Amino acid sequence: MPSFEEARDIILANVHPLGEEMVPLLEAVGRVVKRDVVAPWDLPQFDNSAMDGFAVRAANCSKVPAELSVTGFLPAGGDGPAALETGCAVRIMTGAPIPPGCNAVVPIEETEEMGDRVVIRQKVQPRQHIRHQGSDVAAGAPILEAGTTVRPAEIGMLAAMGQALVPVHRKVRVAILSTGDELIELGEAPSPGRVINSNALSLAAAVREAGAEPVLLGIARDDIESHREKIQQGFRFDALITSAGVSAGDRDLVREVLAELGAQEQFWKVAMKPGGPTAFALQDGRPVFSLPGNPVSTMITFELLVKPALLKMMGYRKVVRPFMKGILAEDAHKKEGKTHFIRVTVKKRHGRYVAYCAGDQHTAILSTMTRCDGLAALPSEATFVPAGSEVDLVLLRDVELVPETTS
Ligand SMILES: Nc1nc2c(c(=O)[nH]1)N[C@H]1C(S)=C(S)[C@@H](COP(=O)(O)OP(=O)(O)OC[C@H]3O[C@@H](n4cnc5c(N)ncnc54)[C@H](O)[C@@H]3O)O[C@H]1N2
Ligand code: MOO
Repeated sequence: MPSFEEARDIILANVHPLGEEMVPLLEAVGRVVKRDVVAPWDLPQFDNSAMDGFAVRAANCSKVPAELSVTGFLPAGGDGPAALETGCAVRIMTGAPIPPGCNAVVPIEETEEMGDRVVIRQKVQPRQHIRHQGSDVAAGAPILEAGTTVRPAEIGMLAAMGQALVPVHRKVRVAILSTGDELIELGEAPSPGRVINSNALSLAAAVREAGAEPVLLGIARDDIESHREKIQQGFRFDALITSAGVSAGDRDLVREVLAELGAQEQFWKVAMKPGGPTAFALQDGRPVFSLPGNPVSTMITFELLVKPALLKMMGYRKVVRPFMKGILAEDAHKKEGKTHFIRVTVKKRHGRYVAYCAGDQHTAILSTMTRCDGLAALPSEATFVPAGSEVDLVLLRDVELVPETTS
């Protein structure tokens, strides 16, 4: 039986980045660039003023103060300006093209206007306050490298370069299949013995949060035919996640049907808790994750085992977030042989994260899951982890939201 880390390694070794799709600029935010993009032109595309002021030829201002006649006005967006005559200046606004013959801009604050003349009271350096063509990016230079995650800054660059479409790794389309005769869908009337198919929705939310696209396949009933039909539907997507029916029960059919349909199982059972009965298979090279049905086990195995795989498939390079370090606030007892991931609330005290048990740790208890801030990993070999021990932590909230305490 693989350890948690070994199971994750097996999964990651068997999934690969998907191909390219071109998406409109705004849809590219958060996605990973598939191939290098080079600048089609210089940026700025033309020499332009960095200040509101006067465009001049520096040599005409060598005498201090210098007095020049103002022969024109150049707003940003103006057409190609006429050349500057010797001894003259042109009133110019920020962003307007520099007229031929000018090599400096004098900010308005450093001048005094007198009718159609301007007095410049300071020395003028050639090139001052001009944003030169190509000084930001030269045509042909890389503006985005393959593997970059697109942020608003990259969107701005692409837009400035006239790029309306961005080559990114395809989103993973993830089929989500629940199994079990007890399940009803949200909206159906609850009755004794029936359980709402909440796993499909928590998984869909987690898939979407990871940046992938969930596709809900509904429920496979506890018979081979229903499993076969739904699982075959699931094979049409980039990845398939099933929940429940993977343990040791008489009606746990998922592995059997997957095998019958030709999926190659890479492992079944992981030395972790929750998540013990998790299975992983490949169907035509596509991953099939069979997660345990207890709702908390489903969510935690998604976070720890499935999410890194989906991120890798979408081109992200760093897909396993390193554990943070925290201090366990209370003693914890466990059986030897499995890494236990316990749900904890987390506070920051004197710069260190302190983890408190968030409540009943049974994997059917949803309220401990909604209350918790993260998971503390208790080592496989341990049977007792005393209060004050340093443990690995996985935060399930933004680290900035962890409250500070002095008590
Ligand atoms: N004899 C054994 N029994 C169990 C073992 C074991 O090793 N030997 N493992 C236990 C552990 S640990 C887990 S986890 C569960 C996982 O079993 P399955 O994956 O086969 O899941 P089910 O038994 O079908 O369901 C478990 C539980 O979860 C509820 N469930 C299932 N699907 C959904 C859903 N879509 N939405 C909400 N809730 C769902 C289901 O009603 C059950 O209560 O097995 C233990 N047993
Ligand atoms: O392995 Mo189960 O997922 O602990 O509840």
